[in-house]
Amino acid sequence: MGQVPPNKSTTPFPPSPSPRPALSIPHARPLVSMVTGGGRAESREAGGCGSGSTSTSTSIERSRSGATYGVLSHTMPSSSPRSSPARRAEPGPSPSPTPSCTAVALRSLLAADLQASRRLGVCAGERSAWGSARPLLRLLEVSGHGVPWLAGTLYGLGRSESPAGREVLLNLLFALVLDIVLVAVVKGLVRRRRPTYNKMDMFVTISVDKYSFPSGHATRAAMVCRFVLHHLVLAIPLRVLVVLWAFIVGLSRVMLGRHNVTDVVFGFIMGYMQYSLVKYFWLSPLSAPTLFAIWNQ
Ligand SMILES: CC(C)=CCC/C(C)=C/COP(=O)(O)O
Repeated sequence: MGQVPPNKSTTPFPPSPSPRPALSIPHARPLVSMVTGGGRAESREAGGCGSGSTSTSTSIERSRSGATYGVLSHTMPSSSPRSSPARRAEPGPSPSPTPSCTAVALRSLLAADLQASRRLGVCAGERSAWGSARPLLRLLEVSGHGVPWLAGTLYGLGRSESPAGREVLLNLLFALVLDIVLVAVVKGLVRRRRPTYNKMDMFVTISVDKYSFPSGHATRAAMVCRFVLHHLVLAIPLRVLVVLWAFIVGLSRVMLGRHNVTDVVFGFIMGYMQYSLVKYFWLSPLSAPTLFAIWNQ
């Protein structure tokens, strides 16, 4: 669908760039190959996971240029070292443990994620299939960005004359700051690179924003959506609009090529849970009297 350059970042959550070549295993015969380069996930496999006479080990391959990531699995010959005295005498690495079904399922999920994300990245560049819609999606990007939300909340706080309004806005401010901190921590820990076809032309970023997991726009959209639905009395059509906005902000992250689908899905879940945290630690004149005293001065 999208006319975007091939997705080179095919390893799920590729580690920080390292010039390490692929792991090589003596006597290994490639049997399983799950290469997700160019957004394609191919899997040719005999046997399953966690059982069988073959022993499958996996290596994460990355070219020196950082251009290609791939997950390669190699299958050791089925003859065990016991059946071959010559081999028994050979010193060498012991067979790697068979990956669990969970690992295989996770790897397949991530391969599907990369493939779907690249297909959905129809606005990743001006010359992409839906490149003309890019400016509109970039407007959506601004609508879910931290800066306008922080600025708007601070402005509202300054103007608000009702104690109830100030309480809600103060908690929204707390929620927005909490979101930025939590997303930065998770991004810094996971360090998943953004898709290589992403153009880094984003509106105001901080250093961890070179990483993509989770999508900060998705966490913010989900959290703000829950916040607004709980604290504003809105007519049904407006409530639907708020939910739609959150969903479209998330979807637009993938369409712009900024994120993979899993970044956004996890972002939605994380943002949803963040609101629960905000609700739990709700700031009120009773729970945080000093804060309110300062603010009301
Ligand atoms: C500079 C401030 C206040 C917030 C950063 C907002 C931002 C750029 C988040 C990244 O979002 P994605 O992870 O969805 O790309």
